[in-house]
Amino acid sequence: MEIDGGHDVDFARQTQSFLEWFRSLPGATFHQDIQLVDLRGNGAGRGIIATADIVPDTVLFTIPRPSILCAATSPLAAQLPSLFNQDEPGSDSDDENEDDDKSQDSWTLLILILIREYLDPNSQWKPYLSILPTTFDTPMFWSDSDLSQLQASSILPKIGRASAESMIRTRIIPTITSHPSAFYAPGVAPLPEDQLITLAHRCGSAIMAYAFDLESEPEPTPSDEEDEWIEDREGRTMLGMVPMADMLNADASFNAHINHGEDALTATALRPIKKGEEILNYYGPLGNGELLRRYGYVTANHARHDVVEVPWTLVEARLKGRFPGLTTEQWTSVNAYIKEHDEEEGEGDDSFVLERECEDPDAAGQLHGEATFAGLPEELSERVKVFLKGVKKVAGSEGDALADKSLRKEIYLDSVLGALQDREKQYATSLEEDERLVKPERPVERGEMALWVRVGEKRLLREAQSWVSRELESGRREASSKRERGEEDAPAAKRRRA
Ligand SMILES: C[S@@+](CC[C@H](N)C(=O)[O-])C[C@H]1O[C@@H](n2cnc3c(N)ncnc32)[C@H](O)[C@@H]1O
Repeated sequence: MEIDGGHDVDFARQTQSFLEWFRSLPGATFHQDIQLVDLRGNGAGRGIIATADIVPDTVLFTIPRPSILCAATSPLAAQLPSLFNQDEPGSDSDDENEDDDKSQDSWTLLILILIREYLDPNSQWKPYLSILPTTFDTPMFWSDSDLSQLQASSILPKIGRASAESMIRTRIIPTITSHPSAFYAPGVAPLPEDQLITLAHRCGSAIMAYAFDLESEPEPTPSDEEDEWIEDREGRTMLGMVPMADMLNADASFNAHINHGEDALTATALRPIKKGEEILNYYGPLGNGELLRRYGYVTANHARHDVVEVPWTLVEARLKGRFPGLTTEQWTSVNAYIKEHDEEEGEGDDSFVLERECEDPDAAGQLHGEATFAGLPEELSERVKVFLKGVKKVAGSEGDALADKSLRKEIYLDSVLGALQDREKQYATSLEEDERLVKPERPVERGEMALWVRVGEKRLLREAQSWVSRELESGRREASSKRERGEEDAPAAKRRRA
């Protein structure tokens, strides 16, 4: 992330003018024992620290709702009302929905709102806009060589550079060019398209890393005379840029919280905060991959929430290897059986997410206990069940053995174990090679952040493999002691008697 005002003097001046602007907002407060500081030395931009010990429940700052940049406060709402009175795309449409103005969601709307303010030399949010970053460290802006450091990471397919570009070209640029007077003040020359696209990308990334979900104002209740309730919009959320709340950095262990009040948002201390400590918010239980994708950084505390995806095709290939005698026609029938089941049940995941079990942070924002891998996703075992049912149906005598429950479990676990090993091999380097490169300090360089993400995924894959191996081993022991005792699973025993 790069913030305008690279020189210390400019940086400090911009911080100061933002702070003065914020304090001048009617209803805003900023506690005397906190300070907005330069944390670029730690690769963390600006942040807020305590300048004296702070007791729990202290209100750190108050943000009056009119200062939040969102659909409720943007001048665009009055200029382009059609843009703001619409359903989310995909909801029931009326006949006007074909219009460009009718295809915005809260995300694209906030991009337009932000662009409008950036283009307005007299924007009332100017001191705030000038401290928002101009460039980002999110993988969306990485070169191919930076991205290659992520190797086979699950976040690669989610970066979405192409879809962002397409959204900007189809939904942002046409709206601006067809309503120039709403976006450009009199006398301001329209931006060339390439600059507008760059600005839209910048606004999109700022929203991703800075915007908050706000509870939108309830719609007025229809009066008694009105006999039709138009739409219940109560409880819908609206995205907004919240000055000062978004100056808080964040971690999986945190000490502050933003409360959404009717007239204002307040940041409060969740526990005692020592003088010099950074005040931290919480972005949620995100793994480092997702944290990097959305916010452009990684932390040691977020590693407990790491996830890794395993494509179904890897599990399927291993499962198929267990039935070498099946013909191509039989596999076609198995696939048709699975497809039919997926259509009936509305299922059919392409990949399965592995994650650890861990406690939520407590009410004071503190973490407790270890995060441990405690089991495979339920959907994966369900899908393997369907697969084996399909095999049993078409495989004739080769499928008979599948009546044995412990054999089915063994096939399931053994195939998943193989798939996890295959998934690990998709990365260009081994976990052992990577472990030698990892430094304990939080990385700020792209290559090192990518290293943390791929190491996190590989560690999780290893933990999952250990778990599956243990399950497999105990299943095998159980089956063999059953055999020794002359016991077998009920369906197999029945068949033998027959
Ligand atoms: C809502 S902003 C917080 C304010 C930001 N530091 C600034 O200077 O504008 C979120 C961005 O701050 C940075 N950030 C937040 N928490 C961080 C942390 N714990 N360590 C490093 N950077 C962090 C990331 O660049 C993230 O995209």
